[in-house]
Amino acid sequence: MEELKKTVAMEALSFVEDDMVIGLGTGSTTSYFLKFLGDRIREEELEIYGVPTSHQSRLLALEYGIPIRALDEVDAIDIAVDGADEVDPNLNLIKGRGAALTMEKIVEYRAGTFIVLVDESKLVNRLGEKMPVPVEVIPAAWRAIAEEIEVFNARAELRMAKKKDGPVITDNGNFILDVKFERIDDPLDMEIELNTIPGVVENGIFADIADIVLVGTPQGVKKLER
Ligand SMILES: O=C[C@H](O)[C@H](O)[C@H](O)COP(=O)(O)O
Repeated sequence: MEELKKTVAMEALSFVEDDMVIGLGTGSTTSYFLKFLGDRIREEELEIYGVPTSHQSRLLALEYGIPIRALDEVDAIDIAVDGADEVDPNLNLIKGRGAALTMEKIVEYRAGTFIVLVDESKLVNRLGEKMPVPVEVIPAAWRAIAEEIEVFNARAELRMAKKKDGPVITDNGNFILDVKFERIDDPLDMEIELNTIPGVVENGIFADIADIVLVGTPQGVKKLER
């Protein structure tokens, strides 16, 4: 699995050109991309800036020597590169296993080209088949939102931390509800619906945002395009 992640991460480098501003995604697959990007910037003396989507990607960019800029310091983002938890046949995504979905969506929505890196185990026929949809919520509203979400035929669970007592706290100081749907018929509609609940900051359905998905398979990298 790690080899497949490295292969797609390496393939993503072919989209990188000098003078680009690049959205830096979060997660284990993207972390390989950041390493390779740092190597390439150094070897080819490229003038590239990265816009991090999380504390994780910011720290990795510092470690790998990728110059960084905040979103409000750049005029535009040329490409963004990130992993995903699920990809459906229309290239709609679920993201947010790492709780970084809000900043990821903010940056990737604005990228000229959004490139997604996955291995083939992430491909599904219908979003929500394997993974819950993470929803970032204002802490005071978590219980009310969890109850409201049941109208969508879904169950919401507060995500608990592993190396801290109590719930996961996002980079923005919020909680995460992991929402397991019975069925998601229309990802774009559900993405919009969830965000209309007061107290919801953002949700992990990324409908109609991905431009290119690079899929790592034992036979090589497959390129899916919208
Ligand atoms: O919040 C985390 C992100 O959405 C990740 O990009 C996503 O979970 C994929 O991560 P990985 O490449 O580690 O499977």
